[in-house]
Amino acid sequence: MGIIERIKEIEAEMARTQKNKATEYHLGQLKAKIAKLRTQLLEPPKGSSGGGDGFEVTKYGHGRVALIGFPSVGKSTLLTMLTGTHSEAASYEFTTLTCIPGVIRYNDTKIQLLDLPGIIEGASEGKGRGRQVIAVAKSSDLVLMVLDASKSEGHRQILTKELEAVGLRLNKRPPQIYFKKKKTGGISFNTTAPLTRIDEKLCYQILHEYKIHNAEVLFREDATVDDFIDVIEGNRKYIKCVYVYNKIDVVGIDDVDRLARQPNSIVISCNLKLNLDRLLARMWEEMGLVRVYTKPQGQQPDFDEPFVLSADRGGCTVEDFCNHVHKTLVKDMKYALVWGRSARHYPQHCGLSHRLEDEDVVQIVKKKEREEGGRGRFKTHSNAPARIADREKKAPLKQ
Ligand SMILES: Nc1nc2c(ncn2[C@@H]2O[C@H](COP(=O)(O)OP(=O)(O)OP(=O)(O)O)[C@@H](O)[C@H]2O)c(=O)[nH]1
Ligand SMILES: [K+]
Ligand SMILES: [Mg+2]
Repeated sequence: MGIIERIKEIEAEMARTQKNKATEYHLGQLKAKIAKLRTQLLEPPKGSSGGGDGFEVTKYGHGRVALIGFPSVGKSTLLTMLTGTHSEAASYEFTTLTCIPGVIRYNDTKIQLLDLPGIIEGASEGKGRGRQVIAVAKSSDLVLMVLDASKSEGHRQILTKELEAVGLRLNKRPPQIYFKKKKTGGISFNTTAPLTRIDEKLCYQILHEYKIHNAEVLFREDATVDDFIDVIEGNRKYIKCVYVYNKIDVVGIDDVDRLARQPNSIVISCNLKLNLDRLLARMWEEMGLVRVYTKPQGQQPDFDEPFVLSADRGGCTVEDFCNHVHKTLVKDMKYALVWGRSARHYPQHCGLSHRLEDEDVVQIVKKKEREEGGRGRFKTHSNAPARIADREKKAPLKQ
């Protein structure tokens, strides 16, 4: 029996099983079994170099956004409108067959937008180009799930399920569970919050399913069985997602209003160029990019080209900024002068751990000795042994 059939069989068993206190442990175990099988499914087939087929696009710019959606919802039309890069659009399904990159220039930053083939139910199991498309989604900083406003609202759930099946978690933060495998010592289980959705016994059973007999587990929140499995699997990717309802030109105003009120959603029409600026603003906001302008001593800040940091990826402290500018800067810095949102007063003297905010201006003040010519000083220093030897001759240091 193949992996997919085994998953289907367990899913059927779960559907047959009534949910109650008595079956809770059994259901938890089945969930762990499915998670393990799905992980197996994600391993690249033996002998394949992985990828290929025009899906490997080099990362470019300050962030990557993937367009994910059913066929013919308008992904390619949207890419063409937002980036100016042409991507073939047509009324038939699966017009796009590979990954087509474009670049959005917004707020002095460059964001890579990726058009992708449409995906369908079963994508996570390899239907169509599902697996490749989802791999690209995983490599992104933000997913724009494009939906056809005139089609079934169930599409959103179907796609979310497909993405979840391969370990993507949309608009969620990682569970607050500490988990560490050990070599010996058995399982140590602790909680700092009351647990209502999982208990110690169920945790042990799930760990048993994974053949883990030595580990440290600490629940810091009222997490679920699924959360715990996610933490054990460890390969989950937490990504933000904006649901983009396109083609609102063909639905009534009541529907538009309802869709616009869904969480994390925005309604647009490519045909009427409706709300596209709002979409860009929303995308920018979700990316959480932090532009930092440098100010050389005694000069105006350089407002032409910001250094672009990200709170989610790589961090946005003064130290992160220094590492962005030059690899030795952290070592040379005495303190930073900061103007802008993150500063309490202008300029604020800050250390390496200070968190910068979008559009801050930073001047790095270096350590005095380096400023006065590190090299010269170093040369003198290297002569020291000879000088000491000289002095020793004239008047011995130790009598
Ligand atoms: N009415 C309406 N039609 C649109 C809109 N945007 C795109 N379309 C049409 O929808 C059809 C599909 O557009 P595509 O851009 O090819 O869709 P896609 O999602 O890239 O499709 P695949 O690559 O096949 O997955 C085309 O006929 C577009 O002209 C819109 O805002 N309103
Ligand atoms: K199409
Ligand atoms: Mg397309």
